[in-house]
Amino acid sequence: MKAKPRVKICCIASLEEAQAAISAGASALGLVSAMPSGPGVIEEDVIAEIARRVPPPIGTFLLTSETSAEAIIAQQRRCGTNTLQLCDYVDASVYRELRRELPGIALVQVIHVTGPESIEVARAAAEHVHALLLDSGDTTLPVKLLGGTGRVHDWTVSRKIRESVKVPLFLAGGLKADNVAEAVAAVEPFGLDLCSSVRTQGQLDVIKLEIFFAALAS
Ligand SMILES: O=C(O)c1ccccc1NCC(=O)[C@H](O)[C@H](O)COP(=O)(O)O
Repeated sequence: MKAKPRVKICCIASLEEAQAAISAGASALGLVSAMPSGPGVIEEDVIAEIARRVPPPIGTFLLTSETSAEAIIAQQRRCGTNTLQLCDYVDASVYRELRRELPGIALVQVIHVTGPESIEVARAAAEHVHALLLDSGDTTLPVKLLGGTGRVHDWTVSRKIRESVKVPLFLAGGLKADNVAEAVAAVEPFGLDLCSSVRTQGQLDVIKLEIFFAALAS
C-alpha cells in the first residue's frame, strides 16, 4: 500500500492555529510573509514566534515573495524557519547564494501551473531545490497572484511534472475534502498543501481540518 501524502497546512496565523494543525496531523506549517495579494499574510514577528515554538520535526515554511538573495537571506534570519518557500521565480544564482549562506535550510520552489509550459519551468528549478510545490497562482498579472487562490489547476500537467523531476513534490491549489482523493490519485504527490478550504471567515476551522484528514485517510 502506498503511503499517504504528508500535509502542510498553510496561512497559519497564530501559535494556537499552529498547535491545532499539528494536532490534526499536519507535518508542516506555512507562514506567509508580505505578498502582493492574498488572505494569509502575517507579521514577521508572529512568524518568528511560531517558528521558535513549534517542535521538531514539524516543517516551518517561510513563504516569501522576495526575489533577491540578500532580501531572502535577511528575512529567513529574522524569522528562523527551517524551510524557505519561494513563491515567485528567482534567478539560478539566487539558489546558489541561498544554499551557501543558509546551509541546513530547505528550499522549496513554487511552480504556478498555468499550462504545459510549466513543465520546463519546473524541470529547471528542480535542479536547485529540495522540493517543488505546484500551485495555481499567476506571476504575469499586474498584481501577482502567488498563492491562496482556492483554485484547482490542471492536474494532468502536475502529473507530468511529477514524472519529470527527481525532487519531492507538494500539490496545492483548491484542495479540499471533496477532491483530495482524486488529486492524490491523479498526481501521486509527496505532500499536499492547503489554506482556504480549512478556514471559516479567515480562522482555521478544526472541524474542517478533521474532515479533510478523514477524507485523506479513507
Ligand atoms: O494565502 C495567501 O495570502 C498567500 C499569498 C501568496 C502566496 C501564498 C499564499 N498562501 C499560502 C499557500 O501557499 C496556499 O496554501 C496555497 O496557495 C494553496 O491555497 P488554497 O488554494 O487556498 O488552498
